[in-house]
Amino acid sequence: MIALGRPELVLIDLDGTMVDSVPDLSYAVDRMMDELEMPARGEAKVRNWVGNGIERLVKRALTDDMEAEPDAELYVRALDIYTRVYGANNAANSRLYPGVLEGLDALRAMGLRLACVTNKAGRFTLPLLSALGLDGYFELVVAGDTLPVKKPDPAPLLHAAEQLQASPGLSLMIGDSRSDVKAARAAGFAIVCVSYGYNHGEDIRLQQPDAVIDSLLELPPLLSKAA
Ligand SMILES: O=C(O)COP(=O)(O)O
Ligand SMILES: [Mg+2]
Repeated sequence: MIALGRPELVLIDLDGTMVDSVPDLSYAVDRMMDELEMPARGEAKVRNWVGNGIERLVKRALTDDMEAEPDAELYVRALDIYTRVYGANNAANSRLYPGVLEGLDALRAMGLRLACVTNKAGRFTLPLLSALGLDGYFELVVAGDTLPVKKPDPAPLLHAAEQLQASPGLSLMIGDSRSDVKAARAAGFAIVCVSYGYNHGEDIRLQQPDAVIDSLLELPPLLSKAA
């Protein structure tokens, strides 16, 4: 594994990196499908659909397809139901992955600056961070609707770097999906991925991040060695 050196800023993704949120996401998807009198999709499919924000998740559920566009009226009804159900249940069964709190504590003890960059909409992100005890760790949260574009666009990462006055070329993104890798590469960040998250059913190693870790606890040694 390569040594990355000490970054000026560490950005951390939420779903699939810090939090296993699929139980609550798939509950909301299936309640939505039930209200629309459409078939349930189940956790396994939802796991492969997460990562591009709620709008795309709802479209994938309605069409049972990664890229297809549903009927416009049906989509508006569905998004409304999804927002209501997920808003009321978004921390019910979501859990931190092993090593997340300890890893964040270790990064904080190293004096590293941390921010969260997620494609999850802000109205769900902030309550989830606080329900899981994560809200005190981050200087900044860039949610999926903070800017007009989401990852894999580099803008959310560049926005965080600018807000926190860090150089992208000396900053690190930690994520679980190809959107995180693409955004980091386009922004000039280093990228470390967790092996356990959601990457649309594909091994994240195929995206060739700078390193792949099995727990956030593997980060401190990786970042304390000389670059
Ligand atoms: O797609 C989402 O809603 C969230 O995804 P992310 O936290 O992995 O960016
Ligand atoms: Mg993710």
